Amino acid sequence: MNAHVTVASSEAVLSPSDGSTAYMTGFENSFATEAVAGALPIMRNSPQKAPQGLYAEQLSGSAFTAPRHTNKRTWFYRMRPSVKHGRGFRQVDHGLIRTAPCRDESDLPIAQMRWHPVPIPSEPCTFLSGLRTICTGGDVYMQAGMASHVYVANRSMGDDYFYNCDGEMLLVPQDNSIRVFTECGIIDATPGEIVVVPKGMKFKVDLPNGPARGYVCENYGSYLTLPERGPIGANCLANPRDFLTPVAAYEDKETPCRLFVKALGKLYVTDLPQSPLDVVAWHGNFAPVKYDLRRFSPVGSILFDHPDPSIYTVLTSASDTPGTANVDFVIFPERWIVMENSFRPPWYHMNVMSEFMGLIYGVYDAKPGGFVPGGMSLHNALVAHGPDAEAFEKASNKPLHPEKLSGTMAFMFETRFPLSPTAYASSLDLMDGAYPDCWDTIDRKFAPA
Ligand SMILES: O=C(O)Cc1cc(O)ccc1O
Ligand SMILES: [Fe+2]
Repeated sequence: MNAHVTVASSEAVLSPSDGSTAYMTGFENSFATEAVAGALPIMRNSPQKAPQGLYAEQLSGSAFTAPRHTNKRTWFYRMRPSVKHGRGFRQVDHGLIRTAPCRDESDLPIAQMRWHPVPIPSEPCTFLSGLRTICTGGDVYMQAGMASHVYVANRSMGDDYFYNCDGEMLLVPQDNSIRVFTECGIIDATPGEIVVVPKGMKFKVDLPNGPARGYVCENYGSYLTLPERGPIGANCLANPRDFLTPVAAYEDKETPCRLFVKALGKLYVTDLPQSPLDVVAWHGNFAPVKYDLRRFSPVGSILFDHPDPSIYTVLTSASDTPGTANVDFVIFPERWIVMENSFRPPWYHMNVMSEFMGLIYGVYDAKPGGFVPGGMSLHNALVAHGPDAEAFEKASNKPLHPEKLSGTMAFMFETRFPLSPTAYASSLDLMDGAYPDCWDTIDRKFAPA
């Protein structure tokens, strides 16, 4: 098996020193890249004969007639068309993967919920077989909503491949790096970076450095895009030039493989005599992307009060209601905190949106205890929450000098849809049953004379 990576044009291409992967910069750009010189046809998408005996194939990400700014499609020039890797599927057990609607698996009463990090099992598991759903919301049949998953893996997918008809997948590595080999090329990602794999795109996840864990937001709704900046202006937050899309790369592998597909919550597999990652050249704007969250330029409150966390939105998936996201991907990165005469951590609140949170590394200021890297919390629609007692006492009493929150990266998948925990997530050994106790010592202080 060989992985071929050649860069067509050196313009706007980043080549890391180990030469393993190379990327083109920009968000939602139209890219053109070939792993073999001359594989990309000039001018025509579909010449009578595509170059070098390749087959031309279009993967659409939007309706043909979608407005130009949301119209997405990519042209592949590949060794075999996808019909040669897309037949003979049989349904298989979907393990711990769940898809909305999935509302009746858990009897847990309405509550603040928190989970310990999912341990990486000792028995063999790949990104796909180790994928487990924590909660789901919305309805995949309506192309609305999302699921929060965790992956735990100790084996590369190797000869197994996957594509998801139900939504795009935002991967958030938390423990160790992953290599995501897609039809468009190879992305290496380490904790602190994210990867978005488009809906319908074939890929596999390998583990170059051993066992790995991370979070996944599966988005059934409109594609994640950069939020409007409003009065912030033309710069800051996530800047388009920091998004990286891989140059073309393919596997020349004519040995048995398996292709898994998730469609409307069911998992299917087919056996293939070759790798489906056989795209030698491609052009288009429907492509995977990676982004280093440490490149996010936070804009915050610089005199008083704690602003709404929406200012830290990295990517957003709109719903049909303006300003009410299908899902927002929000981070809490390293930043200076300078607000005067203010309670600086998040305030106590009841939020009409639902909040699934994870911690990639460091300490989250509202929860100095109990919320550990790899852990998760869920504060569903209108479930009261806020700083734990320790955070409240400290933030109410400490002298307010400018302070840097260093070495921290928490995130939130915030959605308009109430999130239903799965049966797996409701298992008691994974849940932190003591979580609500973190507010126990908060007591009445009001004592009118
Ligand atoms: O609950 C949380 O910790 C997330 C959050 C952070 C914040 O700064 C304001 C509101 C909010 O829901
Ligand atoms: Fe919250």
